[in-house]
Parts: sequence; C-alpha cells; structure tokens
Amino acid sequence: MRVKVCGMTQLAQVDRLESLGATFAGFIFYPKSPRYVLRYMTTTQLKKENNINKVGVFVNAGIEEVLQMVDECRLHMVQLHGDETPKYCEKIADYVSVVKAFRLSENDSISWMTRPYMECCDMFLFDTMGVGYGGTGKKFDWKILKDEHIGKPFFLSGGIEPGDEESLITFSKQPEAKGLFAIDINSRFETSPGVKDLEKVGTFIKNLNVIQP
Ligand SMILES: O=C(O)c1ccccc1NCC(=O)[C@H](O)[C@H](O)COP(=O)(O)O
Repeated sequence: MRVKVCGMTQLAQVDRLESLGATFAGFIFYPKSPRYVLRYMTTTQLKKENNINKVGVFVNAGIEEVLQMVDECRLHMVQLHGDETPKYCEKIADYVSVVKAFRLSENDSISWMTRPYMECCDMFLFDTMGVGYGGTGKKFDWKILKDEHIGKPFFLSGGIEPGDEESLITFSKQPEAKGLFAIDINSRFETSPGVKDLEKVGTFIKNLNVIQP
C-alpha cells in the first residue's frame, strides 16, 4: 500500500523516507500551520531530488504563489486543502497534478461534495473536519464512504496512527475502498510538530505490507 508522510520539515528525514518504503512526502505551505515548511527549509533544499514524490499542501493560497512553489521546489503534486473552487483547481491542473482535499463530518454526502471537482482534479483526499484545516490527529468514520460513488483515486487521511495497520487492510478490502490510492499519515507519527518518529513510520509501512487479515 502506498503511504504519504505529510508535514515534513526536516531535510534529513525527507532523505530517509524512500528507504522506509514511503511513496510521497507532503510539505505544508500554509503559514498558520506548525508544520509550515518554509520556516524550516529553503526552496533550494526542497528542490533537491531525493527519489520521493513531493506533494505541496496549500490552503487558499494565491494561484501565482502555488505555481511559483511548484516551479521553485519541483513539486510533483499539489494538495489543495482549503476552500478552493473547481475553477481554481482547473487553473492549477494545467501545470501540475491536483489532489483536492475534503474535510468530512458524519452526515456529509461525499459524492455531492466531490462531484463538481471530478473534471478538474486528478485525485481526492479525505480528511477529518476540525477547527483548523488539517493535521487534527482525529479520524473520521471510514464507513461514511460506503454507498458513495467517488469515481477517483483517493488518499485516506485523518488521525491514522501506529496500530491501525490491520484495520486499514480490512478497510482496503471493502467495496467502499475501491479507489483507495494511498494512506496519508502525519501528526500521530510525530515527536513534535513537523518532526517524525521514523521508526514508527518504518514499522507502520512494513506492517501494512505484510499483515494478512
Ligand atoms: O498538517 C498540517 O499542519 C496541515 C495544516 C493545514 C492544512 C493541511 C495540513 N495537513 C494536511 C495533511 O494532509 C495531513 O496529513 C492530514 O490533515 C491528516 O493529518 P493527521 O490528522 O494529523 O494525521
């Protein structure tokens, strides 16, 4: 199963992700986040090639700013985690792959939320609704994906933590997991905001790929 480790801030840790089996590294370009990457790393450091797919996470940023970061940091994908409109996504998607994030609460009709974004995004990400925009450390009930027609590959996110491997594998075999593209992990694997416990990350990825239900 593919894993994205989000909220990276330490170059040395980014360099180790591939060897731990991660596919994506997420970088938060949102100044209000405690994981705001430009507080810790320069765009030159971010540009460095390190065999990991770099995902830039933005929240209601200006289009020019997003495209400038894509170019300067050689981002492979952008994750739009705010209230970006389909038109906005379409403009970004002319230049780079777009993952639109949706923050979910219990009674949301997911397909109603995602439908306007079908044509302008490459993938979706489902996260938990919270006070802030992301990194809440809280899970949503994955069952709410049941009976929804999603129709796009998606990242499963929100409060995923060490010990969730078996339930993720069980979930991945359910009809509602059709389209599950990758698992997104973040705050539950940290020693402090932006600093990951790489041992926990490595064990999690290894377990995900070996556990049989
Ligand atoms: O992580 C942040 O600080 C953050 C802030 C603002 C927007 C998005 C943010 N994170 C985006 C992610 O993709 C996180 O991995 C996702 O929200 C799940 O985080 P967690 O619940 O901590 O596992």
